[in-house]
Amino acid sequence: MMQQYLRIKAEHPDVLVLYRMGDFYELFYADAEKAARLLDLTLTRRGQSAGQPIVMAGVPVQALDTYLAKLVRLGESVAICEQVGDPATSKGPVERRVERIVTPGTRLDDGLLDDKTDCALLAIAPPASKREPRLGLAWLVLASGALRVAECTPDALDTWIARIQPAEVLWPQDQAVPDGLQGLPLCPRAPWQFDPAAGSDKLCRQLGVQALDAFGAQGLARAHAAAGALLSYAEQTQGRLLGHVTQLQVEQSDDTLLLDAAARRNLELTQTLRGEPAPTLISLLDVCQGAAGSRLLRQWLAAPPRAQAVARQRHAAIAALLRGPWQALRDALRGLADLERIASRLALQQVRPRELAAARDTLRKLPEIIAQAGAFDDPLLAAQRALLELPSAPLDLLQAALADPPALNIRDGGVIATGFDAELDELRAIGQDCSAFLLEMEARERARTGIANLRVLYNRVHGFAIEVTHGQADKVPADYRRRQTLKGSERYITPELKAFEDKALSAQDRGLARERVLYAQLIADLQPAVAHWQRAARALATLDVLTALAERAQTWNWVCPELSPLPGIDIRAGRHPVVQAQVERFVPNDCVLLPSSRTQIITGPNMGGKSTYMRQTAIIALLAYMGSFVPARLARIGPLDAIHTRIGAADDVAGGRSTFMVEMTEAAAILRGATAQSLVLMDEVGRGTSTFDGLALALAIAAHLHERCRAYTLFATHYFELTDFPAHHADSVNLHVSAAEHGDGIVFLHEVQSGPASRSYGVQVAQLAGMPQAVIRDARKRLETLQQAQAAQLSQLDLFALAADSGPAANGHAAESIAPDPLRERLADIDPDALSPRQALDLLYELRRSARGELDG
Ligand SMILES: Nc1ncnc2c1ncn2[C@@H]1O[C@H](COP(=O)(O)OP(=O)(O)OP(=O)(O)O)[C@@H](O)[C@H]1O
Repeated sequence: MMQQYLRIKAEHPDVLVLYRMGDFYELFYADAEKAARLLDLTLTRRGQSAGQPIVMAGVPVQALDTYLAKLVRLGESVAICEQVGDPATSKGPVERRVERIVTPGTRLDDGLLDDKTDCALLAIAPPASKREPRLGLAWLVLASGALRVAECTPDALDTWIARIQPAEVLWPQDQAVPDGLQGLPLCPRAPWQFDPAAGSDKLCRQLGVQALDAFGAQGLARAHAAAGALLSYAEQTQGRLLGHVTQLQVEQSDDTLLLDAAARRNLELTQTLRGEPAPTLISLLDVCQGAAGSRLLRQWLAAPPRAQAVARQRHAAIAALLRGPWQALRDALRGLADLERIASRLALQQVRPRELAAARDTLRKLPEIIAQAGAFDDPLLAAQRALLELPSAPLDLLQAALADPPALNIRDGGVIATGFDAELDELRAIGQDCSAFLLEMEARERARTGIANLRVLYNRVHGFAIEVTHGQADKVPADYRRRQTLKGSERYITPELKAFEDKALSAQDRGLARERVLYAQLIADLQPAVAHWQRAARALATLDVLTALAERAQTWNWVCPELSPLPGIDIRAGRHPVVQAQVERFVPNDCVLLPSSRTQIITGPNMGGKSTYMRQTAIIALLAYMGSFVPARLARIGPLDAIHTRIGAADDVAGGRSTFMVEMTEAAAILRGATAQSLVLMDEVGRGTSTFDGLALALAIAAHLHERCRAYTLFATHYFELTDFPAHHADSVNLHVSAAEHGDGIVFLHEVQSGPASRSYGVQVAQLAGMPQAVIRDARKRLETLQQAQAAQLSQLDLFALAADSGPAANGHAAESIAPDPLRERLADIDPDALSPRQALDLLYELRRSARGELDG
């Protein structure tokens, strides 16, 4: 047996091997030690192999799912080795085989998967050469069969990873791991697995096509390389072909609104900054009735299409729903099975009886959903309705074949319905005759023996027996043979009862075997339904998401946004949906970003609402592009290619980067990527370093975004000096969040108004935060001194003269020296002896005007 084990283990050196032995899965040697540590199992030593005691640990068969879930959550992969031979007929150890390998990215069991998020397996093929630095990506959600490929530059890898959020990443083992993959569950694979030609062949075979043109995937050699490695690995883990993977989607980075990792984090789309699941945008949006709807909603939010037509169709569908009886449709969608995952498990022959029963019940409800969806006149809704029209054969088969409800597990029987198979019915009838026989025999034996309390009974472990209390034991006839002695009674068997037992037990065994055959046949017969169920599942999820968005729109009074071909963002009375749900009274604000007012410098006190205003603008744009209604009175949004954010400060100590380094890295990435169609949120850039460095950087960054990227930029800052920006840069404006002083304190009004803030209120906010009075008093005094000193300093340092010089640099010409200062030149030209007192006074006025930047006259 150990030889058999070692042979199997040699084939799976990198995963934990669970080796089936009777009612346990055993682990040996290093696997046992690791599992004992991770799962808190007891290690035992038994026998010897090669002169050494065998270290082992085991988990009971019934508890497999719980232990698997734990291991996979810890990032481990597990090979499950089953007994496939018949112990009764085997010579030597029973034949065993690894039936499947459970890995973080190829989980399929219900208990191992989160029902509301997709679990993706990603393979990455590194660039083939330095001259052509393109990476190939291929990823698969095994539980839905969705297969996608893309190619990208190494720079863009982080953004793709943030979007795909893979549960496991395949990477060639001979290549250095890029920064972006650190911290992900990596599975190193042999380099030859990433062969482009073999990958392309494999894809063609998987999709049943001669060439990949049909999917627009021709010529993507790096993606083919990744797909080859991905499919081989997924097949290997399942121990079979992936019959449900029949479609391929090629993704381009410019297909969707780009949301980098920082933007996803900062906008708190699916996780708060503290890493909690609520309150977030998704926790507010997700009122879907089913898990498949929740997953689709997350997909829509993760990758809003840049093409406005897609979102417009969804807007139209939500509008149509809201004009009709959408609640009835929503009610009809409640309590449906997760048809998408059931279809995948059906294709991979891992479907359980209860899942098929759930699918059957859901299929039965489709006519009602089709009828409800028919109440709306809308192309997108009509398309979903059409996808729900399924051939009736699979449902008929399920209704005939499956018991209602079926037993949990096929090995216990009770899964196939009575009347479906004559042979099974006959075998079962013998079992059912049992109780009648037992009663009849009991009466007969009581009469024969005169023992009034004699019982004939059946017990799963010990089989059939005649039970007689000790007091009556002397009355039992000679043909009774003792089988078992209990505390108060004796149990006997007779030749007649033994003969019956043999017949009944063999009928039971044969019945169970027959059920297994019938169930396997049922799964085979249902295979043609996989594709239909996948389509219907998608349609149900789409209806679920659309009705959930309709519900949100109605509950929160959202409006249909207008996606426009004209540039700009015009939001009236916009709200931040998540903050609004938290506060008593939310103050709506407008936001107008046009090419002629594309940079907003936003000032105002801490806690005044700057971040909220900026985030709500991004969230409204994002909601509009994913196809939802938006929290505003009116919203018109032009073409957008990306949302970038640089908000807040987070240390990345683990990654070896300081707060300021993180800030500058993110800002640099934004400056490289932002275009005239990007929305950029910059919150307090530069605050992580000394005042002058920070101010200078903030200014230079704002100028670059404005002049060079020409992006729509919301730039919140506590540097008042930046409020001079609009005076030196056309098409930019000052805004401030309002606050009112109230005695020594401050009241936040949260209104965004034009013009710069008049002053900052840091000390007042600190007071609100409960800072000791003595510190507040001290801070006030120090503030005064600092302000006086700074005024003196700044009068010598004309920042905007420098900023203005960066203008030509921004247009591509490096400004190498500081340009001549007109004021200095004018001063140098003056001949004081030639001036009359009156001329000197006029000149002084003129110089002051010039210093203030006012126009002459
Ligand atoms: N428009 C609004 N209506 C009502 N409450 C608001 C509004 N905007 C913000 N708030 C409240 O004020 C709090 C602080 O807002 P926010 O974080 O946007 O301030 P901030 O100006 O960015 O502050 P800081 O400069 O300290 O980062 C929010 O958590 C919210 O409770």
